[in-house]
Amino acid sequence: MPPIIDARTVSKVFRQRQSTGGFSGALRGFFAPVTKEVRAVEEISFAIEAGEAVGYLGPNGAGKSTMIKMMTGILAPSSGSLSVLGRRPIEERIANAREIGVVFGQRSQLWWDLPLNDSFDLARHIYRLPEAQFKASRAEMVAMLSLESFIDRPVRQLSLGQRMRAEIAMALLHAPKILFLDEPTIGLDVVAKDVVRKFLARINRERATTIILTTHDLQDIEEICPRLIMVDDGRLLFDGPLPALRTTFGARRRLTLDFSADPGELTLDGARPLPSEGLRRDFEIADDERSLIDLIRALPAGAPLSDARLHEPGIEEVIRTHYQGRSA
Ligand SMILES: Nc1ncnc2c1ncn2[C@@H]1O[C@H](COP(=O)(O)OP(=O)(O)OP(=O)(O)O)[C@@H](O)[C@H]1O
Repeated sequence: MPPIIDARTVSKVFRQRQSTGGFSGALRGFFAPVTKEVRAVEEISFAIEAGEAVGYLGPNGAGKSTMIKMMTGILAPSSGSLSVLGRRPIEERIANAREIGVVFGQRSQLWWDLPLNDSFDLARHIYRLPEAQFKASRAEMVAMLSLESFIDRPVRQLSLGQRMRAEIAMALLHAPKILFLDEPTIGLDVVAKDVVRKFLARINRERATTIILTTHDLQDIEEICPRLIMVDDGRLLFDGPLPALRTTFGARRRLTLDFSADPGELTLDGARPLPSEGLRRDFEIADDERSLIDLIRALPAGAPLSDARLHEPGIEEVIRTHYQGRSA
């Protein structure tokens, strides 16, 4: 089976108008605008198989939304080839829209002044869903996302968490094969985030809906997406399973040893000493295979050890270290 999404050296270049300042500058700019090229997406390639859940991650301005907009047929790539469900999204926008669902955290698809149920009815007409199919799909969404208590309320009265659940339901009523979500948990409290994450993981598992989501929140990825695509400055940095990220970026484990008395100068084979204070000594461990016991055994005999911990860097730490290194 060909991939459900196939991106090959896709780039997107925007021309941004530059302000030259002052009235005369504005006048000059009006007749002869000065523009600057912004390379929002640079030669990105990846293939996503049906049923995958993929997190698309990167700092602000990395080109995440631009890539989503190209896959959903809102923007055309400047170069490269992009295929979604076997079509070029921008050229077959309507056919593409029938088979994808889109949730943009910042932009609602719901009618603000109407009861939520009326927006759902509208989706039925837009997608020309047969009545029975629509009713079954709506009932499933209402049950799975607990929408019952507010389905008759105008959307403007809903809390952010309720509205996000409603947005996701709206995007799934026509049972799309792919669901794109741009920052689906932004601004939600811990409980609402948990509801959204559990639901997305469930529809990916049970309906085999392919999920592509952009996020700044690594927990979204940890709970929903076994695969992570990381971009920075328009370029692809990493594409693979989450645990491989640590190895790829060469993140090291850290050993912390506490002593009951000053152990003096300590050297440990295969471990680099880190700045330490008091009776504590920290080391960076180069070898991923060495266990805590192995490391303790390598200590000089009689060292007054009182506690020892091996710290695995979390994904968040790995990424933070990488970005800090880049901007240093
Ligand atoms: N319509 C546009 N015209 C000109 N430049 C744009 C346009 N849309 C995006 N850009 C620029 O392209 C770059 C990538 O933007 P994009 O919105 O894709 O990033 P992002 O990773 O989604 O960022 P964020 O996390 O802040 O939403 C930025 O430098 C942005 O200013």
